Amino acid sequence: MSIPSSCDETDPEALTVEAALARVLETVQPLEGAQRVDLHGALGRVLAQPVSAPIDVPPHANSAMDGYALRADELAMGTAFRIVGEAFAGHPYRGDIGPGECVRVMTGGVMPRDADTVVQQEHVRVEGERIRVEQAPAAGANVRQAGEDIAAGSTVLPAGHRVGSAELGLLASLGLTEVDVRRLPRVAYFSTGDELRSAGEALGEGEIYDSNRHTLHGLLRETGVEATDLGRIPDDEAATRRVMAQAAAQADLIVTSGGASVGAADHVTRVLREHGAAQFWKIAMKPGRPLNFGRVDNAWFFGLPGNPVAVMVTFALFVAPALRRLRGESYAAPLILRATARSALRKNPGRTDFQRGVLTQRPDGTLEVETSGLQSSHILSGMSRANCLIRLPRDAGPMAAGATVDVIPFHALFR
Ligand SMILES: Nc1nc2c(c(=O)[nH]1)N[C@H]1C(S)=C(S)[C@@H](COP(=O)(O)OP(=O)(O)OC[C@H]3O[C@@H](n4cnc5c(N)ncnc54)[C@H](O)[C@@H]3O)O[C@H]1N2
Ligand code: MOO
Repeated sequence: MSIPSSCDETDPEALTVEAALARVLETVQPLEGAQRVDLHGALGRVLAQPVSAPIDVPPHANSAMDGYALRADELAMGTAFRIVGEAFAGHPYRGDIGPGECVRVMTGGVMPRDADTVVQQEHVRVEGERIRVEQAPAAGANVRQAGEDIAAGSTVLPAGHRVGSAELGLLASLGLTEVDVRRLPRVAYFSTGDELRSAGEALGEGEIYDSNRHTLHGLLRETGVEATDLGRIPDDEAATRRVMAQAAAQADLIVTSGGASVGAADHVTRVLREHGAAQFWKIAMKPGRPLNFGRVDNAWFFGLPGNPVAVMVTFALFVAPALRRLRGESYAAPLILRATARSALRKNPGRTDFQRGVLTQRPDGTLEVETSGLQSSHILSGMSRANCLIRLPRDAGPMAAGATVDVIPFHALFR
């Protein structure tokens, strides 16, 4: 049954997305514990301490061009210089440079001590042992100063910074072989539902394959945590209680899918109530209205709704920021772009919509977006066609073609 576009879904008890995220971020605190890892082991990890530079980078003034090093105060159009030596990268010239003299220098070669400027070789004429400058550069040109990239003693990377490829190179350029990083969060996850079977098994009547556990595997892997798959459990209170206790004993954070709402078979909600520390939230968003959040013993808990798209959206909006907080990373709101809707967008007031979109760039550089097809929260194929979420404001109704809308590229969300 389709909902008429005039339908208002406003629920005065529902939390806004912003309020729910704020609650998550103010409750979840970074995990204690750091470890020293070698450089490559630091990839994807979060620095536990600021890194300060033990040396200047570059460590010495050097040439940015293949050419001739000389003194700028001697430079004028047509001036001739005698070549008195060579400085190759890794092989400095150790002599002096007298008046009217220059040194042949290669890119990366150390600047001879008396020189302050490099004339690139295309701008001179070589006449045997001498050069004649045909095009004079500005004083100091083509020289990379010592410490110009990083000054010795300065803070290069703050604590809480996540190490990527640029950081690996940066740390190596300082000669560092090890860094202190935060402990990885341990995450345990499981699916719930009597209807679930695993890929490879035959489907009985009314059964479906468990896709959420595999989506969660991918999401957790991409987020960079230590993840343990506890399988799928039936809609059974005793089984839910047993696996929940097992998860709490081994994880810093538990993620479940399904059984999040108020149905007769929603045992997750019931087991959580016994533990007392998790709350059931209705969030004014679509997809992903029901969410359980809180503690199970010493672990954080996110009970995501069962619908596959709701799993991905609530993971991106709430679980991923919580994991970043746990691993000590500073929170940065995802990049939000503005794009023109190619066609009209269905929307009812009352919930913030996160529709699945395909974002493209027109030849003039402006952005346009259209939905990736059906928008129900079980349409996982649409998630795979999409490259962004289209965020439509809670109180908005239908959007006309040509409207400007917020879009959040996936690469800003799933990381
Ligand atoms: N009376 C109401 N009914 C529902 C409401 C509501 O507010 N009142 N909310 C709807 C919304 S929104 C969602 S989302 C779902 C959430 O319900 P649950 O979290 O209890 O999820 P389930 O009922 O267990 O499953 C929902 C749906 O997803 C399928 N599913 C579950 N697990 C998996 C899995 N691992 N892999 C693939 N698919 C899975 C399941 O078969 C159901 O079709 O409730 C609405 N109802
Ligand atoms: O909002 Mo539910 O979360 O329809 O998928």
